[in-house]
Amino acid sequence: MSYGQHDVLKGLDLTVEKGQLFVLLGPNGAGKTTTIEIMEGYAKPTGGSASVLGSDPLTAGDAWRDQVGIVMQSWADHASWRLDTLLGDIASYYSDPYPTAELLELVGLGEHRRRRLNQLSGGQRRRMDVALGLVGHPRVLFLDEPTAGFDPQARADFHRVISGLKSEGVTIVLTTHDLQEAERLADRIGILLGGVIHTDSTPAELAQSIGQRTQVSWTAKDGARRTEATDDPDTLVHELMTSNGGPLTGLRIDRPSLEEIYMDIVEAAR
Ligand SMILES: Nc1ncnc2c1ncn2[C@@H]1O[C@H](COP(=O)(O)OP(=O)(O)OP(=O)(O)O)[C@@H](O)[C@H]1O
Repeated sequence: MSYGQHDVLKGLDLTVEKGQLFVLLGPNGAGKTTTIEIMEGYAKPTGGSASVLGSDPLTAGDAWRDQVGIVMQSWADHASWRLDTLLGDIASYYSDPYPTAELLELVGLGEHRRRRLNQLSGGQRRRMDVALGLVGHPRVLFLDEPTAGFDPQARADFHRVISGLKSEGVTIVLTTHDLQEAERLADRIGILLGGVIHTDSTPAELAQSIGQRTQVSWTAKDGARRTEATDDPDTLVHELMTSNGGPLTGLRIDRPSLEEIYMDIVEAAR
C-alpha cells in the first residue's frame, strides 16, 4: 500500500481467525489505520488483496456491511444530533440492530441519551463512537484506538463490553497504544513495523520469542530468597511445591510485561 512514493505497507500478510481478538500494535505512522481501512473497504490497496467474511471489502454489498462494525478514529458527522436519535437512525440501516436504549446503557451513556453529540466530552464522544460501531450487532468488528481518551472506569467498562462480544463469537481487530489493554484482551498480537507484520503470536509466544523468561521467586526453608527463570512457570511451581511438601512461602511470579517485550522488539528493529 503506497501513498505516492511512500510505501506504507510492504507485502503485509495477516489472517485473523473467526472468533479471535487480534490486536495490531505499532508506532505512530506504522500503518495500523491504513491496514484497518483496507479491511473495512475504505482504502484501496495499491497491490495485493483483502478478504473479510469471504468478500472483497471494496466490492462487498449491503449484506456484508450489515455484518461488519467499525469504530473509526473519530466520528465527525451529525454533531448536532441527539445521541438516541442518531443511534436510532443508524440502527435502522441494519437487519438486527441493538435496541438504542440498551446500547447507550452498555457504553455508559444512558443518562446522556438526549444530549447532542457536540455537547459530549472527548471520552463520552469516544463511547458514542463505540456504540455506533456496535449498533448493527456485527460478526466482525474493527476498532481503531477505541479507548483513546477513556478514563480508567470507561476503559474497564469497555473491556467488559469487549469480553461479552468475544464470548458471543464476534471476531475483533483492534489497534491501541495501550499495551496493558493489548495484553488483557488479545488472543493474538501483531506488531506492525517497517510495513510488515513483524511478529504475529499469542502474548505468551511473544515473550518466549525474545527470550524473556518468567521469574519465579520464593523464600526457602533456610530463610533465603531463591529465584529461578523459566518458560513454564506452572510446571516449575508445581515441582517446587511437591519437593517442598506444601505451599511456598512468599511465592512471586513475575511474567515479562508486554511493554518490555514491545520496546525490545521496536528497539531491535530500528
Ligand atoms: N491519505 C493519505 N495520504 C498520504 N499519506 C497517508 C494517508 N493516510 C496515511 N498516510 C501515511 O501513511 C502512514 C501510515 O499512517 P497510518 O495512519 O496508517 O498509521 P498508524 O499506524 O495508524 O499511526 P497512529 O498510531 O499515529 O494512528 C503515515 O506515514 C501517514 O502519514
